[in-house]
Amino acid sequence: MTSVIDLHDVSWRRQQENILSDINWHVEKGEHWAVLGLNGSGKTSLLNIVTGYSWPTAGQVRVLGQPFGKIDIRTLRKSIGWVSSSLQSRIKETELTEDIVVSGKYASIGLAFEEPAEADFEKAFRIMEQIRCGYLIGRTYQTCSQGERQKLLIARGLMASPDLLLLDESTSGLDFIAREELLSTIQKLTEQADAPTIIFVTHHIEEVLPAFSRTLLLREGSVFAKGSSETILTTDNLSRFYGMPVNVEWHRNRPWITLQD
Ligand SMILES: Nc1ncnc2c1ncn2[C@@H]1O[C@H](COP(=O)(O)OP(=O)(O)OP(=O)(O)O)[C@@H](O)[C@H]1O
Repeated sequence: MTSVIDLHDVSWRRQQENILSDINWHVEKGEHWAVLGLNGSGKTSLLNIVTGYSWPTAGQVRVLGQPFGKIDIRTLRKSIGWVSSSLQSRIKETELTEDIVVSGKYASIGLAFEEPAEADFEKAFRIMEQIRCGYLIGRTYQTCSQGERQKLLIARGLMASPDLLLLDESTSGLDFIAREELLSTIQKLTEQADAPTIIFVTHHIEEVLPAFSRTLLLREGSVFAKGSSETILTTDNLSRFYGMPVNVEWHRNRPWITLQD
């Protein structure tokens, strides 16, 4: 299986409005993508389609080689890790960090009736070390900073060894240092031999890490551009994308954007 996401002419309509229009998007195993767009451009709606929480009004969806409409989505979801900030509000403040991570195995948020084995905790500890939050073991969620909480959620998302990991605005609310630390953790994750395919949704151009060799630009529910990040994230393209003159400069394999004078 080399095709991870395959959207063919996908549209999603709500209340007489096209939220997503004619989306064609193909993600291959081994690629990591950044998805960029302004508020309301349809990024979360797109992830909802990929995870089967929304059903397209038109078009075909295939994820991890499985054609939607012919397979059990709940089974497929076990192979998809989804990290979004909406999870944060659902975690109990007194939950232990390692319990939050282990709960990813059950797609639950924290532990209640689940009975994880010793090996599950060993796996959770390994992932926490890999995501550079091993020092949080034994602490409660309420004692963790925003950056640490994001790392815990990513570790939780990895617990079921997903083939596809969706990171939705993972850096929101982080200061400059915590953000760079998290981005470096994500870059390192992509360098592991068994790394899942990562889809990284963001508003911020400069967060397109070297690992995100491909970018999808969404505007008003349509694909504005997609392909190699270096080809897509240029001064000309982004000035047209935002409808205002901007400058894009690449430093150390990352794009940086400023407004033109
Ligand atoms: N269930 C729904 N019913 C009607 N409109 C919806 C629904 N879900 C999303 N929308 C609308 O679709 C548009 C795209 O929303 P979406 O949340 O996908 O954008 P986004 O790019 O993720 O935005 P943000 O960056 O602000 O999170 C918005 O105008 C939103 O109001």
